[in-house]
Order: sequence, then structure tokens, then C-alpha cells
Amino acid sequence: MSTVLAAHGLVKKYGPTHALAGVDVEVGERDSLAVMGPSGSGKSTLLHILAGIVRPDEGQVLLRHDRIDDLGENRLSALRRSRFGFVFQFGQLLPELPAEENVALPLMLEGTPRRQAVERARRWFAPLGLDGLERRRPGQLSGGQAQRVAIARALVAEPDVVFADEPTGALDRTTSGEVVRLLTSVTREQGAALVMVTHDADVAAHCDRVLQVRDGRIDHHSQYTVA
Ligand SMILES: Nc1ncnc2c1ncn2[C@@H]1O[C@H](COP(=O)(O)OP(=O)(O)OP(=O)(O)O)[C@@H](O)[C@H]1O
Repeated sequence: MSTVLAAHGLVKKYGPTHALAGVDVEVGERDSLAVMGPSGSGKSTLLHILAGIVRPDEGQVLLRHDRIDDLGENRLSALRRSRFGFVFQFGQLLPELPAEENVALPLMLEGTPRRQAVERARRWFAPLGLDGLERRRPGQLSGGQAQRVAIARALVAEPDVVFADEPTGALDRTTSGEVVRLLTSVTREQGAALVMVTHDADVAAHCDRVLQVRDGRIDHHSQYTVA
């Protein structure tokens, strides 16, 4: 497995709270990792540190062997835009923009002209079962459709890693299954790695591996057979 993202000895304290107390993680190309654990165990802190949103107090984060945790804020935010994709619990789509422009946003932020960006964005609609919904605004989409638009937006810039924080948390069981199946398969086809925080064991089972976090430490690391 060729390592895309690695973290060693991560420690993060908030006052007296050890949100992370020494965590090591590695994610490879086409690899998918689910992060599970009780509320307050450190899952979001781990995701945010891996994604360069929060800085660790100790330890290192390496993207393809280059340290990223010590980069300046400007370089880090450019790197987040170009190398990482994000899917959140509530899509976080811009309500005033049609779906295709929401998907095109990461490309436009990188400087791709609008027409070209929208053209590239449109290519994602059929593979995600969104054909015909390109001009709909987020308010005119179902929860599952909105999350599929968010998946397209996370992948459009061809990132190395997609981070998903409770991507199915707001969906019913059937829709949740459909969305996580698409998220894992499309990310893998794209050659990207996936790191997903979830409370739902059925959702986690779609990933290659599951990391159990407890009190800021890795409690258990299990390997699923890829479905
Ligand atoms: N910005 C912050 N300031 C202070 N304490 C924080 C902050 N962020 C997280 N914590 C604390 O760090 C610990 C880990 O929090 P984290 O959000 O990573 O847990 P989690 O496993 O994602 O929880 P949940 O499942 O409820 O989202 C908790 O005790 C939390 O209260």
C-alpha cells in the first residue's frame, strides 16, 4: 500500500482535556478508513488535524512524505483546497447557487474560469446518479441528492484525500447506505484515500478499515474485507 497520509504521535490538549493522547495513523491510495468511538473520544479532533484544520501540540502529519503540520496558514489553506476534499454532515452547499456551480466551486477557487469549471463539474452528475439535477438549487434537492452533490464537490479537484465528517448523519437508513456506497466507490475509482468519521457501524463497514478511538487513543484497529 502506497501511503498517502500519515500521522505520528499526535497529541492535542484543550486545557486539561487530552483530546488526542498519542495517535498514529496511516492511509494509503484507494484506502478507506472509518473513525469510530464514543462522543468526546477525539474523532473530530483527529480528522481536523489530519486535514490541516487544527494543529497538533505534538506529532507530525505527512502528505506523501512531506510534513504539512508546520506549514504557514496560507500554504496550508492552498493545500487543503488543492489536495483535500471535504464532505460534512449537512452538505454545506451554498443555497443560492445551482448544484453544478456548487460542484465547480473548488475549481473556481483555484482559478479555473467559470465555464470550464462548470463543464468539468457536470461530468460528475451521471456517475453520482444526479443526471438532470445540474441547475437545481440545494433547497430543491432531497437530503441524499444534496449529499451526492457534496461528494461531487469533494472530488472535482481530484484530491489525494477525501475527509468526511458524519456524511450520512442526517439521512435515513436506506439513503445513508446508498450515499456511503457511492462515496467509497467513487473515491476509490478516483484513486483518492478516504477518512470518514461516523457513529454508524453499518456505514463504517463500507470502509476497508475501522479505527476505534477512546479517550484520545486508538483502542482497536480492524480490517474489513473490501466488499
Ligand atoms: N475547541 C475546543 N475547545 C475545547 N475543548 C475541545 C475543543 N474541541 C474538542 N474539545 C474537547 O476534546 C475532546 C474530544 O473532542 P472531539 O470533538 O474530537 O470528540 P468526538 O469524538 O468528535 O465527539 P462527537 O462524537 O461528540 O463529535 C472532548 O472532550 C471535547 O470537549
